Amino acid sequence: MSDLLNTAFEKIHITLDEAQHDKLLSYMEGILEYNRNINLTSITDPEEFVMKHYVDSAVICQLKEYQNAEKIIDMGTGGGFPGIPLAAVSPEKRFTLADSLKKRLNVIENLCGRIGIANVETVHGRAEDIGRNPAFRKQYDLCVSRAVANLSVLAEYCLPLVKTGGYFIAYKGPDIEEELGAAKKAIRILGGKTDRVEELHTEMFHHNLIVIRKVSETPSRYPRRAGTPGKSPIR
Ligand SMILES: C[S@@+](CC[C@H](N)C(=O)[O-])C[C@H]1O[C@@H](n2cnc3c(N)ncnc32)[C@H](O)[C@@H]1O
Repeated sequence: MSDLLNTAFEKIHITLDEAQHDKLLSYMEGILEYNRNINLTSITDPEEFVMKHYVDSAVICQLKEYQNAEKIIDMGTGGGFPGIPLAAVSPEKRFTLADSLKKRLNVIENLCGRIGIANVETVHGRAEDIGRNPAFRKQYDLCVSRAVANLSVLAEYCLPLVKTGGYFIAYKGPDIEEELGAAKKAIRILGGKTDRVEELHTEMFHHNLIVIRKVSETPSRYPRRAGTPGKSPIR
């Protein structure tokens, strides 16, 4: 198992120290144990888990926008992805993991307490409400999100949380042209500007990271009421 984690992270140029390695191993074991009773992931094979949850989450460590960020929020974290692998490899950064499902956050909190992942706090709520709360709005250098919504909806969830000059990075699959085109207006209205799309290939996945810079304040009417962004995305 030790080789599995080290070898996988080396593929993305990350050398785990012993503490990071043990935390990641314990977290995976914990998630797989909880997963028997609470639906956290469909991936139960450890090798697949390491590639699709850990390596996939940690790919952004190569990006300067990640390296320069101190306060990071993961919107719609589910079982802690991408937030937990990032927090484990970057103990100097502070992470907020947000989700609308409290029982998933309880699992994250229990495991972080047990394992000693100390740079993570969780926030329970819908992105639309969290984004209007002054404790979270405009508070982050970087917002990340994976597998939560299409890009125009996601921009409304995530951009309000980012400071002007900060970034929002969306983890997306291989075909994003159409989604990116449809989200162009939303990104602009919400104060964002697409900086670039980073294509990432490994033998297990082909991903696009959409890097959006926040260039101006999000107008105060966004995010709209809970449910509205999903029902009528900005077009
Ligand atoms: C498919 S899961 C993805 C979880 C994780 N990001 C991953 O990649 O494994 C989507 C998560 O987003 C959360 N979610 C969906 N809509 C949300 C919203 N409006 N506000 C907060 N969380 C939301 C769900 O509760 C769920 O845990």
